[in-house]
Amino acid sequence: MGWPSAENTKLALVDADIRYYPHFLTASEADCFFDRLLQNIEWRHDDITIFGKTYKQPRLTALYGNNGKPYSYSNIVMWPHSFIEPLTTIKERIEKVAKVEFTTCLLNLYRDGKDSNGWHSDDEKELGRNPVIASVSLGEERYFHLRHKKNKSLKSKLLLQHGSLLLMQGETQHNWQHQIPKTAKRIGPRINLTFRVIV
Ligand SMILES: O=C(O)CCC(=O)C(=O)O
Ligand SMILES: [Fe+2]
Repeated sequence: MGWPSAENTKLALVDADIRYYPHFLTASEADCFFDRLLQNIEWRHDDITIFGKTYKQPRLTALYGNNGKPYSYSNIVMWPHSFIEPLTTIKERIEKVAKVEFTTCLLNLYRDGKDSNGWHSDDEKELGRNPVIASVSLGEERYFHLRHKKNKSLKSKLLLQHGSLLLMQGETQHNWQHQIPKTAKRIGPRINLTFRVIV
């Protein structure tokens, strides 16, 4: 079963500070959190409008927070629910390694390989300059792609494991975009939690 571990690697990328903690949660903790979140989170399926055309978002989402502040992106305004367990427990675990007090958690549920998250940076103005974003992965492993905004030849990808933590900070969002691409593989659901500070 193993122990949770704060062992991490810093990705060798210019203009970024990204650390990957593959065993942030044990497999049994991650299994338990996955089941509870799948059941108890108020998942929603929003429409997004891009260039005047409306689509269903290719995943389910939810927003939880402790300061009542909304989060806006792709023409959506999300208002937070108050934190519930196990989000509070996971938040406290992450705050010990990130050394940041988070206000908000945006959750994504990728139901299968057809669900995805397109190229973007987490650079909304309510996140402030050089935001710290702590991203926990539960369930099916998915690839996380990165590309440099100016130098298009710079790119990277990593497989986000069940129970892992990816910490993005410093100038990362300013210089890089990320995505979770679709996959043709027949796979199960994945839950992603991104803890943020909304000012
Ligand atoms: O699912 C992931 O790992 C990434 C989610 C993400 O980039 C976001 O919600 O901003
Ligand atoms: Fe993101």
